[in-house]
Amino acid sequence: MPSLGRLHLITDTRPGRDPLAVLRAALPVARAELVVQVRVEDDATDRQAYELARRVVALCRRYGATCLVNDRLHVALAVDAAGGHVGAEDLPVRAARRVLGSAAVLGATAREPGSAAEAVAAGASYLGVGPCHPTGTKTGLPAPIGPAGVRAVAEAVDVPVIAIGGVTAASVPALRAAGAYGVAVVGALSGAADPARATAELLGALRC
Ligand SMILES: Cc1ncc(COP(=O)(O)OP(=O)(O)O)c(N)n1
Ligand SMILES: Cc1nc(C(=O)O)sc1CCOP(=O)(O)O
Ligand SMILES: [Mg+2]
Repeated sequence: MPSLGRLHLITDTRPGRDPLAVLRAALPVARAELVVQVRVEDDATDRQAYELARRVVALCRRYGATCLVNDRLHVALAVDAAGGHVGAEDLPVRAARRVLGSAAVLGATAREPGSAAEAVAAGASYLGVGPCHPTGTKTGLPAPIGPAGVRAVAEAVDVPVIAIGGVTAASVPALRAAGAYGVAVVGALSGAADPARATAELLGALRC
């Protein structure tokens, strides 16, 4: 399995957003360092998720980037994505691993060391850990865990930890120092005036 990219761009499909335009800006800058996670709103149809995911897979292939699909693993399989990401309300990690197969990239959300270790034992190949900081992108999240929470998880597992939630280029150094392998962002790229430049800034911070 190729090494996991450190910058994870999660698609923003809220009204008024253009996830493919953001991706077209980020890909030439980040290339194989980019992991794109196709995430759609809960009320999106499978057909909508499939149409977005197949476009993302095609774009990622041109640049050696990796495409994962959030939640909907049948869509991941249908578009030949590299894998998927699951959380507490999705298929259990062990079941997700059965669906995707042993070679797939499988991310799992973990917010503390105990569930993190369980997810790895069940087959997760990386962990999404957060929310690190306050975020307006997703509601219903627990309180931010900060770099200290990331450190607690990173010290408990031997798979890459991807920090998520309110991450900006400015917050990357503290998260990396806490043991994060990489970061996942929505707003830092989707909301950027210049997504290509924002990609370069995030990558610059990740490479330090
Ligand atoms: C990298 C990464 N980390 C965490 C999540 C959150 O997944 P989940 O808890 O299943 O919530 P939804 O994204 O499905 O709303 C993620 N998607 N990616
Ligand atoms: C989808 C998601 N999951 C989170 C978690 O902590 O599980 S935080 C989050 C949203 C991340 O968006 P932004 O980069 O704009 O803060
Ligand atoms: Mg989920």
